[in-house]
Amino acid sequence: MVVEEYSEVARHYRIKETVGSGGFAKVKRAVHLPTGEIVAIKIMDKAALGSDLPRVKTEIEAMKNLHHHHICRLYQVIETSRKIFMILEYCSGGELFDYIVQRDRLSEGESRTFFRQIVSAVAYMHNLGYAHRDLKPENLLIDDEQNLKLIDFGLCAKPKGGMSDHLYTCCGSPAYAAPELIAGKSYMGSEADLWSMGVLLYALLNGFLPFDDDNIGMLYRKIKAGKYDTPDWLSPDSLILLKQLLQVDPKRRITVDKLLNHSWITNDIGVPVEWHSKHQMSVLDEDVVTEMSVHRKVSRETMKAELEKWNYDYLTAAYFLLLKKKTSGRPVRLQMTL
Ligand SMILES: COc1cc(O)cc(Nc2ccc(C(=O)Nc3ccccc3)c(OCCC[NH3+])c2)c1
Repeated sequence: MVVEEYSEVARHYRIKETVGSGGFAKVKRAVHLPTGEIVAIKIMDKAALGSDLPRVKTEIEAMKNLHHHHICRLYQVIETSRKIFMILEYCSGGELFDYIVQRDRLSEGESRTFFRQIVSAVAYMHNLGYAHRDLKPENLLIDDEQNLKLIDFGLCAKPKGGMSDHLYTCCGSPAYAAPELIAGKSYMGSEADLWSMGVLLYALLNGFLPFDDDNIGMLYRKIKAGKYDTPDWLSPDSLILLKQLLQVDPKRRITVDKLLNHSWITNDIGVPVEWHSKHQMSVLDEDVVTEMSVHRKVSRETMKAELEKWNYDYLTAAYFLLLKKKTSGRPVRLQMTL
């Protein structure tokens, strides 16, 4: 539903400083007043979006189906005459990109911990028929429990005919883009994601990119050649995995299902990556329903029926944020009128 300027947002949120701004969006930290929880609000100007508006709608629809502990959660969408607000999970640790830069490079063990979380999120997406298509350290944020959260699904695609359908739009960031994508050929989103994961793993282990050049033409040539330096700190197992991910021929490239129990992935940990979501949406949390129905002075059945519509309105936001309070061990309490 479309409401007037900022009214709906100001009613439930206290907007604070900007934590990021890109193309046609600005992301600000905010407080969800009824629960006191911190959120991130992505603010987009519909006029500035222009022909990109459908991409935002695609992302919002995708986010409503993607519920995973390593994917940043969408809590609420508010549309006014001029703006779209996406109320999102706040990731206090900032970007994985900055985390790597601050440490030069990560140890194999720490790279493995993070990479397993990325594999979990991507396997979940691919098994639901989605491809992200813009995987890079800037789109992986760290939360207050050192967990990675995948963000920015503006380019994610769910081809009509499922994952076998070929995609054409050339998108994402050049340094992470697969050879077939920059060659302008039709490509599989899932295969392109696996290439980007190879670039990501290389960046984790080395602190710099496998293919880099200030000249875009040179960069494209390096990507298509698929040749990269192998510093002497890389273990033989790391080299094997990088080779399987950074395969120029997408048909020879490893798939995410093969990654789940890959020897480098299970090294020192012993168990394969669990990709199923820890969030389950089918059963509503009883404590949260109780707090909300008492607070709203309606029966539990009425509150459950309202919540099960998953309108991504103020009720959905209150539900998710109360649930987050509960899982973080804080009291499941609403502080003010919803
Ligand atoms: C589904 O998740 C999405 C979708 C989307 O389109 C955009 C975002 N963007 C976000 C979400 C959260 C943050 C955030 O919490 N940032 C942050 C917090 C504390 C310190 C530093 C950063 C966000 O940050 C924007 C800058 C990251 N490049 C973007 C999530």
